Amino acid sequence: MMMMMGETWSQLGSLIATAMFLWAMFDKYFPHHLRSLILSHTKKLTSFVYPYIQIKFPEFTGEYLKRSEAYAAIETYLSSKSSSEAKNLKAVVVKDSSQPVQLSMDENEEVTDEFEGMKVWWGVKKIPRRTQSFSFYPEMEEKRYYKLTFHKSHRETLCGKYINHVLQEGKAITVRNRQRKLCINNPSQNWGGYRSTKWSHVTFEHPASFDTLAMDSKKKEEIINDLIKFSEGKEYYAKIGKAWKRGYLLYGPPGTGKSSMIAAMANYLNYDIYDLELTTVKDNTELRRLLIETTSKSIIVIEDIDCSLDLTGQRKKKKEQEKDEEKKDPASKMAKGEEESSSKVTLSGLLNFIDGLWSACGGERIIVFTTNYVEKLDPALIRRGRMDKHIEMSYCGFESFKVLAKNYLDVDSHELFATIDRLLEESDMTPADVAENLMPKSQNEDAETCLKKLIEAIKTAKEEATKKVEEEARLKVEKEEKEKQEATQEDVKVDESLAKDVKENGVDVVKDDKTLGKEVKENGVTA
Ligand SMILES: Nc1ncnc2c1ncn2[C@@H]1O[C@H](COP(=O)(O)OP(=O)(O)OP(=O)(O)O)[C@@H](O)[C@H]1O
Ligand SMILES: [Mg+2]
Repeated sequence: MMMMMGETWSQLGSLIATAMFLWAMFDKYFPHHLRSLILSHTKKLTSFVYPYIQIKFPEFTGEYLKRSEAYAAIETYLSSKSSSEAKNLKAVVVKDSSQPVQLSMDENEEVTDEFEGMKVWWGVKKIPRRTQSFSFYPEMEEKRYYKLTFHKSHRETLCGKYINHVLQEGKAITVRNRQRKLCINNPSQNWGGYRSTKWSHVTFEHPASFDTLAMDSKKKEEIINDLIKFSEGKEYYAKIGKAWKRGYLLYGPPGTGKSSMIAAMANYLNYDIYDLELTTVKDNTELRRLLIETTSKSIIVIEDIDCSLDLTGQRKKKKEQEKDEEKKDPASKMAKGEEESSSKVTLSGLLNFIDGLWSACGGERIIVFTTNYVEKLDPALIRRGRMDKHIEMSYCGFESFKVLAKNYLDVDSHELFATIDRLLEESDMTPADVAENLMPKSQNEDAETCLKKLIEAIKTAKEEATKKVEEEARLKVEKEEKEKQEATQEDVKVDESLAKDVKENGVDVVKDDKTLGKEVKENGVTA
């Protein structure tokens, strides 16, 4: 047995030696052009025997070993196919997804796919680890790749169209399954340290939609179209040379659905929401850094912009006024000290945030401001181009009421609707008020009870409003009369003091003359 092994080894040795000798001769004496001819024929021969093309998609790429986007997309794309075909599956936990576990095929499994009648094979392979050394990141060292195999006659279509299709579809599935986030900025003192983030997030699960939103249907349609145009406008924005973002200004009285509208927009477009609390942002640099950390496909919201900061253009005037006050009363400065150091975000900082160079990072962002007092805002802040679309959320009209009645009571029409229509026209009820009255408060409250309740509420509100207007008018008249009275009293006072002044001044003049005379005299003496 040992003898036979030895013989085989020696035979193999001589065979290798012969092969090397032949290769050396071939390399040295064979003419160059003949050699390339032979090589090309060998290639043809192998491709005839094995007419398939293989493409590898490694998991980690680049200098910093970033997880390849293509790999992740392929994994997602194949997860639906492999779960029905492959026998050995692996469950992968996916972050921020509505499907927390994704099944993907295990190593050495193979699944087939078809594209325009062409068949392809996908397999996943592990790259063997070179070092056996201990590692802090064992999972980082286990590198895998997807291998795509197909017949060479389909090369053109599959290399281009099919791979693109897989990547796009994979990404689309990720987006579809993605759990949306509601983020809020952390105060900057918490930014340092290990694994710090500038934004904290929770899962965004607001049920608002455009169907449940009560507003003018034409206006609603317009907003939806605007959103669709924006979200599909990547090429268009690139063509016109504009950053891919859009600003909305939502204004109207409290309880008219501004916040609900933002939630509906996010739900409609499947975007994340970044709720930016400006009062905790220290300065413009921080603002910029926060913006860079936002991802695309997101809505950046600044609620109650008029209250968040004094951005109303009267900033400077007010500051000067404050300074004057401080001079008079140093104690007030001490009290304001804390408040002043809390935020130094300026109007220009905010404008740069909205439409400066930084806003273009990443693209596909919607910026929404809400305010109750649009007239208080600086025109520079809300000019078109910054806030491209101004949306007024107004008091509840009949059309809005019908949406709410459908949502809350499931009624499309009722004999009381006419009364409500007339009453709503004469009063200022917010959709929030109407909704609150429409909501049944117990099991035995039916639609009619709720509608009657609403009618009563509108009547009360109307009466209160009339009373308020009368009261205000009365107060105004009273104030004016008081002012008039004060003015006349002041006049009398002025007259009296004037008379007194004249009298006193008369004496003064005499006195002055006297002193003058004395001075002259004295001066004369001294001179
Ligand atoms: N247009 C509307 N359609 C449907 N529901 C509405 C509408 N407006 C208000 N509501 C109801 O009233 C509640 C308050 O509305 P929302 O918070 O959106 O008001 P807002 O305009 O943001 O008010 P604020 O200015 O005080 O922030 C919501 O929970 C919603 O149920
Ligand atoms: Mg709100």
